[in-house]
Amino acid sequence: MRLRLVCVGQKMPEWVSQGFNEYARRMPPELPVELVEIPMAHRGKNPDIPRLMQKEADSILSAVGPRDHVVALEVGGRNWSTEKLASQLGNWQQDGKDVSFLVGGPDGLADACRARADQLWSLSSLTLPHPLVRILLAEQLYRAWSVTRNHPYHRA
Ligand SMILES: C[S@@+](CC[C@H](N)C(=O)[O-])C[C@H]1O[C@@H](n2cnc3c(N)ncnc32)[C@H](O)[C@@H]1O
Repeated sequence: MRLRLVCVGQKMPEWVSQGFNEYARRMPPELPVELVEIPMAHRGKNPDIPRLMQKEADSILSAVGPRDHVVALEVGGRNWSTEKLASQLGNWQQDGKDVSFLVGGPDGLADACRARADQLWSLSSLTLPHPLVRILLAEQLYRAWSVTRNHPYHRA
């Protein structure tokens, strides 16, 4: 089973790639975290934001497998504790489907992404910058895995 982070934004600064890679490389071989970077639609002068968000959504959704369990990252989604995330991870592993996590760009995710999602997950009630979200996501998935294995990384 794969955990696929489908994130708007390419060519991130080095600290973002380093942060993401630091946690992604800790995952066990049977539970890899993969990053799919979606190009951000160009926002020129007077951008048509809904159209650009839909363009990003088309690319996001084409990166998602037809059988994937889909979790959209949304400020207004459900708040999960580490223990809840660990138990979700156990359920997803039992289902055997790949899980795709969708992270929007500066204007967020289009409705089409929310419509495809099986779950909406909020990391915080703060709006976070999208480059930081992929790092947090990788760390939280590693932490959740460590809980499922009684690995000493997570201390409750
Ligand atoms: C800068 S935010 C977009 C802000 C946009 N105004 C909105 O309302 O979605 C970029 C992306 O990061 C993710 N994100 C930001 N803060 C988040 C949070 N607290 N919880 C979950 N995802 C978050 C979401 O996927 C969002 O689409």
